[in-house]
Amino acid sequence: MANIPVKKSAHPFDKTRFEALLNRRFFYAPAFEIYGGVAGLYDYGPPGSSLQANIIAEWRKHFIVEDHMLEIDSTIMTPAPVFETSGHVARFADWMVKDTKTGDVLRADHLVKGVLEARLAGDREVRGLVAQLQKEDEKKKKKKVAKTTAVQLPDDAVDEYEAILAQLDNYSGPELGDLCRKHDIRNPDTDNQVSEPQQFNLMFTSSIGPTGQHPGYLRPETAQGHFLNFSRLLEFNNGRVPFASAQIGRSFRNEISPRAGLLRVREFTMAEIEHYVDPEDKRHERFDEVRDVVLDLLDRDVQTSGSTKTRKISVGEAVTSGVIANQTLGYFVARIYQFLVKIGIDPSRLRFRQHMSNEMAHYATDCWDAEIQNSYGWTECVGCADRAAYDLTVHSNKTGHPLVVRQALKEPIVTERLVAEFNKKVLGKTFGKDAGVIQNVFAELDESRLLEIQIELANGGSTIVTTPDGRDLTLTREAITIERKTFKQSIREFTPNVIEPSFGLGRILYVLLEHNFWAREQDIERGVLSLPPLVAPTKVLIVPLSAKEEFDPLIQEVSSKLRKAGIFSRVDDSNTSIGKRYARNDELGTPFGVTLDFASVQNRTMTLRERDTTGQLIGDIDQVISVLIDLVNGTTDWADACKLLPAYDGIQAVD
Ligand SMILES: Nc1ncnc2c1ncn2[C@@H]1O[C@H](COP(=O)(O)OP(=O)(O)OP(=O)(O)O)[C@@H](O)[C@H]1O
Repeated sequence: MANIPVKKSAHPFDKTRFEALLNRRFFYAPAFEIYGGVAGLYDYGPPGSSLQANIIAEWRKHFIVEDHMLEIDSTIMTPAPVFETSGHVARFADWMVKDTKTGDVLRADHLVKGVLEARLAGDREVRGLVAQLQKEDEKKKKKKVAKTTAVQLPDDAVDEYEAILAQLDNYSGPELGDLCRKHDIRNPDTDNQVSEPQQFNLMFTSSIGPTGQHPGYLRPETAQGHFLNFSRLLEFNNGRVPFASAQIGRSFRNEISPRAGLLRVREFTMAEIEHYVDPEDKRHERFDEVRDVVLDLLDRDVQTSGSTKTRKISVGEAVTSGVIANQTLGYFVARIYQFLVKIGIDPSRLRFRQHMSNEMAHYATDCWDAEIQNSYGWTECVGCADRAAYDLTVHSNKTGHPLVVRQALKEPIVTERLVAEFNKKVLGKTFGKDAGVIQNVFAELDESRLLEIQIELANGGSTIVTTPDGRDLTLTREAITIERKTFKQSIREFTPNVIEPSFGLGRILYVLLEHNFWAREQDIERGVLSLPPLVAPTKVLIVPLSAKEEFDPLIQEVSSKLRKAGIFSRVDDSNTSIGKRYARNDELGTPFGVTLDFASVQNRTMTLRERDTTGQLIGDIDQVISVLIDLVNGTTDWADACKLLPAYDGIQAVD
């Protein structure tokens, strides 16, 4: 029956056909292709651009609108001192190795991963073959096994490789070098040995202005633009935290050897949130709304034990048990999950992996990556880190500009403490230039030392202080007195902590396409992209069955009504069969099609087709449009639509 939803994938994922589809329909393609292209640079074509725009539109709604975030658009070109202060100049680097004969450059951790995974895959192949040949005699078995080029590994090597892969991100450069030597890891393209790992900074350098005096960098993330504008943003938010800033924009990283299509590129669009929170109160006021969201978590301890087994746990439980460090971090992890699933990521192939201690930036307190499984393995698509107060503190220290929150206290804090009071006249006359030195020494003294000095002055009339350069100076009661004073503090000043969800849109777009690609049993050559209406580049295809002029007013009417409802449609009045027109649009992920035939002209009826089931319904044009609007907006689904409109099993009369 046409209207019953079909199981999506009748075939295993076919990467060759998938890539051919993306290329043929120009979702994206290598940039500068006619000049030979440059690795890691891609241009998006019409469907890719629309898909990205729709993902961004939903991202804005889901994060910015929903949580009243402050959106900014800061510059890409950044003067060098900013990245010197942030630590990027010293540390934004990956480890690379060189092929000792050809000089080819490879990223060290990717090399180890690729080689060990290939060896494990080979091992599985041989073991599988041996199991299959169980019943055959030994001679035949040996012969068949000898035919494969794959190698079976000793059991302990399998365990060791798996343990290495489970914590690959935890290794330092020298440790990766040790692994290459110990396991004879070579360049797989040439079988040559590789050099010791060296650090390579991923930022593209530039210079600002004609003289070259102002070195700059293309930003590798959008975050610094948020931090440098913090005091303005805080003022915009009436001086209160928590609040978040958000930014969508381009970032640039000179990746060592980008080989995984859109997953590792040198120029990409990021969407980043910096949520500023009181370090003493990281609760989130909307946490209860996400408390019951269940996630697949892969925590630090599990990885360190050499396993990659996730566990299902609610965000509420994860935060209460301390697996996720605080409510705000938990809130964002859950919101990231909801966003990814809403746009069409398969939740069974989505996990959150906690950073291991060496992997995490030294200042971060906790960090979780949303990793999505695809044909390249598990790929980080969103990072979510608690960056503590690091960024605001370093920029504030460097520039002298306070990047702090000043909060009026409800109850002023009253404290008493001993303070040194100087008679400046006597001090100046007696000690000259050392007067300032003495005052600085006293400013550093703690309460117990001040008490000792108070007693000394009361008993003997004098005390001795030692200057930083080791001289002992005698001060009398005429120059100094120590008194207990009361202080009232009505303002609390603090540097907020920052929770940062950071999205790479190209990676999300690519895995989304993979997760939604399949082929129909009867037409394996052509693919279908089951993109949710929310993000599909075109929502409705209008298919007139005849090129006759009498169809024109109806086409105009339907497209104008859809346009007015904010629904993006396209007319396909090409000369091919209706089946081909639908198939072409299945490849583009267009979820619905409406067909105008002669009955439409006579009786104002229109058929409605759903992409995944190929089911068709029929109804009055306005009724179909009304159902369509609900379908596209997600307020109804196809099963409900089937209750509202009768099924159409007829064959349309083609002119
Ligand atoms: N070279 C790249 N190409 C495409 N997207 C990227 C690239 N580097 C980072 N991203 C995206 O930006 C997000 C945030 O960047 P982040 O600095 O956390 O990545 P990363 O840890 O450096 O990634 P990786 O370890 O894969 O290099 C990532 O989750 C990813 O989606």
